[in-house]
Amino acid sequence: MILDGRKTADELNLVLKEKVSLLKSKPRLEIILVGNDPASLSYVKGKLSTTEKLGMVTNINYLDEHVSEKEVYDLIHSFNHNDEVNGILLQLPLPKHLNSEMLMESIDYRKDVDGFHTINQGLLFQKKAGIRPATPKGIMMLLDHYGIEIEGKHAVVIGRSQIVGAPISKMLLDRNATVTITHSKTKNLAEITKQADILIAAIGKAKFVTKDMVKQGAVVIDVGINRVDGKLVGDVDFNEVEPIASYITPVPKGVGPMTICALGYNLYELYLKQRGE
Ligand SMILES: Nc1nc(=O)c2c([nH]1)NC[C@@H]1CN(c3ccc(C(=O)N[C@@H](CCC(=O)O)C(=O)O)cc3)C=[N+]21
Repeated sequence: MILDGRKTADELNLVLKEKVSLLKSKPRLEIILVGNDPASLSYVKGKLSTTEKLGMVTNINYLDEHVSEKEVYDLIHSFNHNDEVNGILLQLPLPKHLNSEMLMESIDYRKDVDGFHTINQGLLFQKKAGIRPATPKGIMMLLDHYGIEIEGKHAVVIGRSQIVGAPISKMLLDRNATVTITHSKTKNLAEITKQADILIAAIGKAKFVTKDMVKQGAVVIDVGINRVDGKLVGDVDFNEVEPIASYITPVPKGVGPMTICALGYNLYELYLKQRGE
């Protein structure tokens, strides 16, 4: 069965829209986009149209690819101190001359819609309330929407990035899954992934997961967004794996729309916290 991220996001967005309509003002997100990478542009435009439909405001700050670090820093600083700004998103990746770690850390964690700030990652690590990274949060919302059981299941995560692999592992663990994290140095990868009841593919390599790596009846979540000959391809060989999976996310219309949906929920949460609601 296909886990339809687009349809689920639409439904959850409707719920969010209702909540947003009850607020005194519109939550506002500032996106900082450096350079003109076409993939980043298209993603940011998706975000823009979604938030507008939800009754929230998104401003995109287009910066030249040669912008100085200080200019980006100063812009973030001004948003940190502007009470009308509820969320700040610094679109990654940044050009090499900019220190993305330093710039991400300069975002006030109370406006960190991505949940990438050290404080938010620490709150996740300590199982305390905080903003969760959008992609893992979107995946959890998708699993829950379809009523997929997590407790006691063996979840295998391929990839250990700070953005997806590490936080999704912790979030699954906190829901009482038994979690195995695998990565580029893992030996006998297929032997491990074949044990997964829930398999999360977050490698960044097109069609990396083939059917010999998947157990019959597994739930397969494909986090990959790879562009091959102008087409979007996931980290999972969908045609091969779909027949043996009990549930599987497609690319596009799987995890991508859920990420954007989770960002909307994060912005709403930030707004409430900032207003002391
Ligand atoms: N600070 C930051 N936060 C991010 O959340 C972030 C980022 N930087 N940098 C880039 C990645 C990528 N990302 C996507 C989200 C949704 C889709 C999405 O909705 N994709 C559609 C297809 C869109 C298309 O056709 O291009 C889908 O999968 O159906 C894609 C990519 C968020 N990112």
